[in-house]
Amino acid sequence: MPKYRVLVSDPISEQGLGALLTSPDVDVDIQTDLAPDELKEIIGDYDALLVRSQTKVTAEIIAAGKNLRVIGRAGVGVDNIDTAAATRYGVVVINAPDGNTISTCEHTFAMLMAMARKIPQAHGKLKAGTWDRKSFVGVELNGKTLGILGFGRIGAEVAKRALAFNMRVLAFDPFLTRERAEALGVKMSTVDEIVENADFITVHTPLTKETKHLLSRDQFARMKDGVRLLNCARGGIIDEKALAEALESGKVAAAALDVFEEEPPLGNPLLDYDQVVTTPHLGASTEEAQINVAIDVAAELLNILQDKPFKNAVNLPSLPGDVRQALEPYLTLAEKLGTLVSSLTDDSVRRIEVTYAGKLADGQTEPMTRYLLKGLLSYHQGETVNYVNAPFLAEQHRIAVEETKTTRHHVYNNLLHVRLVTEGEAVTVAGTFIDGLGPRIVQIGDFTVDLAPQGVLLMTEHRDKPGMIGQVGTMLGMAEINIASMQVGRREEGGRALMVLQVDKTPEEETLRAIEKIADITKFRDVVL
Ligand SMILES: NC(=O)c1ccc[n+]([C@@H]2O[C@H](COP(=O)([O-])OP(=O)(O)OC[C@H]3O[C@@H](n4cnc5c(N)ncnc54)[C@H](O)[C@@H]3O)[C@@H](O)[C@H]2O)c1
Ligand SMILES: O=C(O)[C@H](O)COP(=O)(O)O
Repeated sequence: MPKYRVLVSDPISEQGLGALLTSPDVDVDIQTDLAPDELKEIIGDYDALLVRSQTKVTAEIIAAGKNLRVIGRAGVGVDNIDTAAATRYGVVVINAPDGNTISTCEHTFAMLMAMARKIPQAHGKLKAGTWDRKSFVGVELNGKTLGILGFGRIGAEVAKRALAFNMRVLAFDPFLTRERAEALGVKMSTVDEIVENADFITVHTPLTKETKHLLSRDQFARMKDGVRLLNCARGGIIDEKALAEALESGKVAAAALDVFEEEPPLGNPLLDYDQVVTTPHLGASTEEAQINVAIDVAAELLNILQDKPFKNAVNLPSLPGDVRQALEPYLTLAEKLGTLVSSLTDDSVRRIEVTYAGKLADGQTEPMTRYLLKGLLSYHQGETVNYVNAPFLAEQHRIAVEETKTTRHHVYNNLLHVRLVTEGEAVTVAGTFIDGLGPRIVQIGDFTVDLAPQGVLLMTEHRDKPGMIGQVGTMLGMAEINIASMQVGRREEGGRALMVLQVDKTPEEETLRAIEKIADITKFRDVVL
C-alpha cells in the first residue's frame, strides 16, 4: 500500500520519473490539464506536487494542500511557485537546477547564430517560394563583444562557447570573482561597461525585483547602435516596451527571445518585428534535459518523502552532504533541547539566546538554530511546525533569536547552551555530543545533569530533604510506571534540588497531578523527547 501520493500537473518525462513511478511507497497521478480550480480542489489529497513552469502554484493552492509536504520543480525557475507561501505553510520547494543547463545554453547559442545570420527569416521566405539572397546579409560573431548579465550555470556555459567562436566576453554577476573570470577567459565588467561596449548582450539571471527591466530605456540609450539582444532566461529582464521602441528606432538591430513577460505572448507586438527571432520557451526542451531534470527532481522528492537528506531546496539553506553528516547529531540535540527548554516554562517566549561553544562555533550554526526553534515551537504547536517554517513562525510570534559563538569551553569540547527568556523568567538547558556516548543533556536550570535526550522525562524542583525520591517513586510504582534512570542534584544541603526521572511511558494525568501536589515540590514538569 503506497504511503505517499504525488500529483504531476505538467508534462514531465516519465522515463526520468522512473524512481517515483516504480517506488512501492509512492502513488503517482499524472494530470496535466487541470484548471486552477480543479487543482485547488484535489491538491488536499497529495503529499507532493510536481510541476514545470505552466502550473501556477499560488498561495491559495498551497493553503488547500492540507497534506502537502513538498513542491518539486522539474527545472530551474520557481517563479511560478509562491515560495513565500510555501515557507509559511511549511512546504519544502525543490528544483532541479543542473539538468537543463547545457540545453538552455545550446539554445541560447542557436538563437545567437540564428539572429546573427537571419536564418529563421531566410528559411521562411525560401519555404514560401522566394529565392532572396540580398535581404539576409548577416554579421559574424568572430571578434565581436558578447556581454553576459548573470554568470551562473547557463551564463558560464554560454561564455565557453562564445570564446570558442573567438568572441570577447564581458561578464557581470554579483558573485563573479576576478580569479574565476580570469580562469575562464572572460572580463569581469560592470553592467554599464557591458551596456556601452557589447555588440551582443545576453541575460541569464533569475527574474527578481533587482533584475526586472535590468535592460530598459536608459540602458538602450547608452548601447552601441545596432546592438543585438538575447533573452533565454525570463521574460521581464528586458523591458519589452523599451525593446519595441529600440527596434523601431533601429538602435537595437535584432533580438532573440525565448521567454516573455506574459506567456504565451498572444498579441505581443514584439512578435510582429521581422528582426525578432523567437521560440516558445524552448530553452530546456531537449530529450536529455527533460530526462535529467525529471531524474533529479524525482530523486529529491523521494528523499524528502522518505525523510532522507536532500540538497536542492529553494526555501531551506542547502548543506553539502559532508557538512550535513557532521552536523546531524547536533541537529537532533538542538531539536531536543528546544523541546526541553520549552517544557520548563508556561510563560510566552520573548527571546531565545543560543550559545554555540567549542567545536560547534567553527561551523554553520543556522541549521542547529532552525532545529532548535522547531523543537521549541512544536512543544506548543505540534505538527504544524517543521524545519521549513520554524524560523518564520518564530518571527511571526516575535521571538527574538540571539546567537553567540565562543570557540572555547572550559569543560566541554562542544556545548549548545540555550536560555529562553519570557516576560517573567529565564530558563536554561545545555547539551553536548560525546563521541562514543552520543548526545547528552548536561544542564537543566542551574543544575548539572547527564542524560540521554530521549524518552519521557519527569522533572521536579523541590526542597532537599529525606523521602522526596521515595514519595515520587511510590506514586509511579502504584501507577505501574517503570523508572529507567534517575538523576538528582542540589544546590546545597536542605536547599533547592532537582530530580529528573526517565520513565518508560507517560503517566496518566491523575498520577502527574498527584506528584505535583507532593509537599515541597515547587515545580513539576513532564516532557517527551
Ligand atoms: N528558457 C528556458 O527554458 C530556461 C531554462 C533553464 C533556465 N532558465 C532561466 O535561466 C536563468 C539562469 O539559470 P541558471 O541555471 O544559469 O541559474 P543560476 O542560478 O546558475 O545563475 C543565475 C545567476 O544570476 C546571477 N544574478 C542574480 N541577480 C543578478 C543581477 N542583478 N545581475 C547579474 N547577475 C545576477 C546570480 O548570481 C547567478 O549567478 C534563470 O532565470 C532560469 O530560470 C530558462
Ligand atoms: O527555468 C527553467 O528551468 C526553464 O524555464 C524551463 O521551463 P520548462 O520546464 O517549463 O520548460
